[in-house]
Amino acid sequence: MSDAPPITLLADQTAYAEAVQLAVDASAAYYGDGTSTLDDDAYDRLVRGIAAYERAHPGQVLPSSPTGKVAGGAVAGDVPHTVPMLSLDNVFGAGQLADWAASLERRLGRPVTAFSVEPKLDGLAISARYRRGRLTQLVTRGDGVAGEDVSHAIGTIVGLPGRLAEPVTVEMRGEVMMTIAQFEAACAKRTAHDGTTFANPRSAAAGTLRAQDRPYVCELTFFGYGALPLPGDDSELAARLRELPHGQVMHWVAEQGVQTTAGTPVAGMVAANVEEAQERVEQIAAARAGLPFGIDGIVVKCDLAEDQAQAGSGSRAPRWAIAYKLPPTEKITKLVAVEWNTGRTGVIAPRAVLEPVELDGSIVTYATLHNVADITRRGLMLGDSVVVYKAGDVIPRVEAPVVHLRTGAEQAITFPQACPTCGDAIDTSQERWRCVRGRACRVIASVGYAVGRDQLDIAGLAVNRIQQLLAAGLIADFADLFFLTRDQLLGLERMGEVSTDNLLAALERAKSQPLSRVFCALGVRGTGRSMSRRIARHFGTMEAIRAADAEAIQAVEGIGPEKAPVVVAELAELSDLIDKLVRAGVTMTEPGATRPSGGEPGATGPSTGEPVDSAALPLAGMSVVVTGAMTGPLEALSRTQMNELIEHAGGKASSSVSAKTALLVAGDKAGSKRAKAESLGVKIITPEQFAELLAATPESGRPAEDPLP
Ligand SMILES: NC(=O)c1ccc[n+]([C@@H]2O[C@H](COP(=O)([O-])OP(=O)(O)OC[C@H]3O[C@@H](n4cnc5c(N)ncnc54)[C@H](O)[C@@H]3O)[C@@H](O)[C@H]2O)c1
Ligand SMILES: [Zn+2]
Repeated sequence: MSDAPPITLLADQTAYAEAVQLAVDASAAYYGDGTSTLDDDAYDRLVRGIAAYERAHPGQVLPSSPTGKVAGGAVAGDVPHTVPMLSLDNVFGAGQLADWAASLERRLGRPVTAFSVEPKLDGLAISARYRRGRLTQLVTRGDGVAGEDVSHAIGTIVGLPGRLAEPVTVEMRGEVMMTIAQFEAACAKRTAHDGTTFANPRSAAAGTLRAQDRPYVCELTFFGYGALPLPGDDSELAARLRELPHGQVMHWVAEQGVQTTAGTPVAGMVAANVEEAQERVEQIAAARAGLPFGIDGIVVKCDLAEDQAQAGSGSRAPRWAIAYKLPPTEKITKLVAVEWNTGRTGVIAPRAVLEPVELDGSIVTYATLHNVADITRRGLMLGDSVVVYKAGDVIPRVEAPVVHLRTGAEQAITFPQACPTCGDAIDTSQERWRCVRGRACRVIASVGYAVGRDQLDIAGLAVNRIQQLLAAGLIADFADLFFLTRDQLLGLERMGEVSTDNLLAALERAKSQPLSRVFCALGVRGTGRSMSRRIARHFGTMEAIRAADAEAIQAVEGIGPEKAPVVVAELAELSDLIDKLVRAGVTMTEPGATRPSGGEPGATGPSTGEPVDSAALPLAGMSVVVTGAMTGPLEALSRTQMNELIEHAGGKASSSVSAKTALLVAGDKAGSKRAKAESLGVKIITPEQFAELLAATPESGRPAEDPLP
């Protein structure tokens, strides 16, 4: 079934025995002080692997196996529960939920007319015993039959009042957890105390609930999801609690002053059938990333007391409820490095480079670290195992180091001494460090990039000259360069007539650079030289590029579903700049570009020259590599310009020789590439022969730096 979750494959009995031991140890730590070595996804894969092995080898099942047991059989307790506190069985998709409901209805012999649908809160189950309205005892789930007394935590749990509204004797059941805010506060307290942090809210809650001798107190949160009378209680209230549908019991719980999910965006509700339940499941899943606390699924329960009673329970889980699991949003991985970048406003932000992990449908390699204070607060070190969080469209973030996985080889993270973009000083007076140049910092870098050799190729604009133009208020971005007047330039220090005229001539020449270079100059993230050429050739005009939506952009080779929306968004941000370039008369077409085969709207083809039939081009479909120094008519061309020539002539420029290479242009001092081409039998020609071959290319085959007619 497509809903099937991934499992860890166990090859033999030794692997099976090791897996069982690992799962038992991890579980004991998970329910104990929260210091498991595995993230939940790794644990769940492992246990599914164990279960699969046991199904295939029923004779080899170890008694210590976690399968079929509450808490994997790894925890015990000495306070008996009045009614067992069980686990929940899982489903992983709409199909499995429907199957579960169908088999439940078969068992009951009637349709289920009310399902209660609630978030599956990601914390620890607890039983809170109230006697005549006073909270007297807190007990963990333990092995389901008996738990551990954690009454010392009374008074530290928001949502679990010391006194109920009425003097009733009742057991409230629910989840103890930390909200994100409580987790942050707890980490700050622990850091101040011993310089370490908690790995995530769940393990912080587990550790905190059981901790008795900590010199600092961390606040917890409780959400109720059930209420039980004592066995043998024959009061009117007890009778009511036994008969009321679950949804109404929860109203009563809230009336007593105990927190329920009712006040949250993922409040429990009652669905009339499984389709409605599935709808609510999807709503809760969609709300997950924005919640102030963690959920790891949705619990669907029979709402009616008689349905629950008749369905009954197995030894590990009730048959009247199911956990609809959501994909994991957290994984443990390694912090490999920290990179520093100056943003558009001059803020210098650290970014974590991670050992890649798959999370919520994508591979995560980078995660945000916010700022220096955040790194210090979390006590992060290079080489740390870290918990990484990502859900939905949220930017992945490093939650915290997994302190108990440290090996001693971790190293301190070094903070930059100077702005990584411009090298100037850093203003560290606030939590967010900034380049002292502020917004101007990025402008210097982006103007410097735009005028570079492979973009607009404007000679005579070194960094200090750009700084001078910015300081004089003559430019705010690189498009402004094209509006500079001779007088303005002559007014600058160290700017004579000759340099002024050279710069103006270089600017004039730059206006005729092809679209691919103009586009590249924009510095859109993820579009370097060759990607810019591909985009320009695909769309032909800037107008067509700007009209393209993410889907249309994705039609360009090498642009995937992640990058496409980024390109669209950045182009929208650059809208004013592009308009200014158009007004300046900068070229907005790609010579020789062919109309996209689909002829999508907005792609009107190049406006200079006729659309070229690409099959008729001299290098049509050929992979061409250039090596050595160019001579003859091509002598002055850079590699980028050579690559542009190749692509204008219908070929594909490549940097390495392989069996797919159709042609090697070998200039002076061609070395290993030539030898490789010879050994592979690839055709080799001189730069002069290549120039002749290209002469057959219509109009567009000229080097890009030719002045406009
Ligand atoms: N990382 C590790 O090493 C490790 C070890 C053991 C278990 N785990 C994780 O724990 C999971 C199994 O844990 P479990 O047995 O505690 O939970 P479960 O998934 O079997 O679900 C039962 C629990 O859900 C909770 N719950 C939350 N909201 C609820 C609601 N609205 N109604 C009823 N119950 C609700 C209760 O605590 C209840 O005990 C595993 O799938 C795994 O992800 C991780
Ligand atoms: Zn700077």
